[in-house]
Amino acid sequence: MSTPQLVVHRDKELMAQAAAARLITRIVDAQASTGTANVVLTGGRNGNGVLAALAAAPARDAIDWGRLDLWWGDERFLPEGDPERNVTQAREALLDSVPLDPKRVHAMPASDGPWGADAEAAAEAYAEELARAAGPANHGGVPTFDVLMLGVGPDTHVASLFPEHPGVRETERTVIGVHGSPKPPPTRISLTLPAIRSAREVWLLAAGEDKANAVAIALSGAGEIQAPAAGAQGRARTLWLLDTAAAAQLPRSLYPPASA
Ligand SMILES: O=C1O[C@H](COP(=O)(O)O)[C@@H](O)[C@H](O)[C@H]1O
Repeated sequence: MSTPQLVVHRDKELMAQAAAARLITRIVDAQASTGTANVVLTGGRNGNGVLAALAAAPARDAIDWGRLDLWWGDERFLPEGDPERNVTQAREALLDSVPLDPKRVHAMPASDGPWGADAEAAAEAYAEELARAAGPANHGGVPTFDVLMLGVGPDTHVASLFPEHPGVRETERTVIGVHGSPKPPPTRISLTLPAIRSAREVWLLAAGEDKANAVAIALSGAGEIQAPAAGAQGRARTLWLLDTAAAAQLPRSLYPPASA
């Protein structure tokens, strides 16, 4: 696993724009070398901010949108089209304005889909979809995620893996149903830490003072059960993309040299 690297931007708008620029480059590079790119999206304010910044970036046209596979790190298990679903918010922020191949937009199931309110069956179906996309070189049952983005919650949760909750202890499955989530809605679907850690690059997004404590805890040696963000690492790179407010409680020893 890779050692976390930190980049601190002036404010959340600049952080979103810089992350969007970085994402464009990463997708274009992956498409140039393998013909396609696999990106895992996150919900939440910062994830949606990056998508909105990407929608507004002229360089977005450098991406071959028809050769991009989009996956989700987690989903709020609600009916299709619910405004609280992560995919609904992503469509509004970006997806409806770019020429994606609908077959490559791998939304997590809704609670009124083929599995009804059975979040476990829905999670299993998503795990199967991931496994079908995995190649022979992918040992973890998921395709190679070029970039997997995660918003960091004020309690250090990532995806729908909450501190001390059963999901954060999962070691076998790639996707799980989450019940009794401390953040509404109570039922969710989430990638697990092993699936997250199979990604080539994991980017953790945190902006705003309400994230400062979570960022400091996760980067100061906390365990992943108490602070799930601490367990989110990419195979090649783990990048924390912050604004100054979210970085405010970091010990000076962790603050990136350029920002000290
Ligand atoms: O509910 C969720 O929250 C987290 C963090 O969201 P934020 O608004 O506090 O940034 C998000 O990463 C996750 O995908 C989402 O389902």
